[in-house]
Amino acid sequence: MMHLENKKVGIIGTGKMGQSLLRGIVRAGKAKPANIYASDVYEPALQALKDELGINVSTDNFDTVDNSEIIILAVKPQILRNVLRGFADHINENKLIISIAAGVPAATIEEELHEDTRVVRVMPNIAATVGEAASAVSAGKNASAEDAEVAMEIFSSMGSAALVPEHLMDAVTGVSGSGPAYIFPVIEAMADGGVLEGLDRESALKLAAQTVLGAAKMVLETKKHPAELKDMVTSPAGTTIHGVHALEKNGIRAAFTDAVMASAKRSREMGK
Ligand SMILES: NC(=O)C1=CN([C@@H]2O[C@H](COP(=O)(O)OP(=O)(O)OC[C@H]3O[C@@H](n4cnc5c(N)ncnc54)[C@H](O)[C@@H]3O)[C@@H](O)[C@H]2O)C=CC1
Ligand SMILES: O=C(O)[C@@H]1CCC=N1
Repeated sequence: MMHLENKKVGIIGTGKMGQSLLRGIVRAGKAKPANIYASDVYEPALQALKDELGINVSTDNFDTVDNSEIIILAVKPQILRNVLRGFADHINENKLIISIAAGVPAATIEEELHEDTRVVRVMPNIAATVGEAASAVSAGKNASAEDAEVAMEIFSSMGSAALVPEHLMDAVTGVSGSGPAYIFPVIEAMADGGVLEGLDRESALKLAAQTVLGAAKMVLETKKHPAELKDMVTSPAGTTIHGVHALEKNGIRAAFTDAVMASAKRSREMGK
């Protein structure tokens, strides 16, 4: 697992995810800051990143492309084709492209570059910022097993990563790519309930967030079915079953399943 040592890594687009990935890579020591290149059209953010991480920055994407062996595309899906225009002459078989753009098939990127470009798609999530992303990786038609491993190495350094076939990327986007945004309002709303019942906001938020973290950890570590874990909390005629009943009356399961389906549907639309 040392595929990345001394490799030059570039990131195009240093917005929310680009920055999250840069911090993740530097923090995990996956690449030396001197070997990391980042570019964006927005200069102030670049300078701040250079000061914070000691990486190379530029407003010219070609600096990133020409200097890097691994190039991570972290711009919005809607502008990806435009950004790639003009790249083809700068890409050769020694370069690996990793795209995190939602919905955009590897084939679209190959089309814009060369048919034989090595492309790996990854769907991470914003929790890469704190080293707890859930990422899925799928290899494009020209990517080798080692290319997929490189992506696995990068993304498992900032959370968990799993290989999936590309046709499941929309489903992954629905569950974990978009997922943090389903849970933030849940935490806020639980805290609201606490405030309503008399807790101060700070304590209520802390209790709610730690509760979500703890529940997630129990699912991952005990490997018990979530229903069994729920049953461990619900005493007969106790407090919890009253809370669970209120959630079920409000359609919590359908609400979350619908959210995953709506996001996956949008991901499919964006890929067209
Ligand atoms: N935000 C999230 O939670 C997640 C986002 N993604 C994907 O990551 C990608 C980036 O999303 P965000 O970081 O949220 O967006 P963002 O809008 O925060 O960042 C995009 C960045 O691209 C820059 N940019 C625009 N035109 C450019 C150009 N021609 N050359 C270089 N940089 C340019 C913008 O200035 C901006 O800093 C998207 O494709 C999205 O689908 C994937 C997983 C999670
Ligand atoms: O909302 C979006 O399109 C991106 C992709 C996954 C999370 N954010």
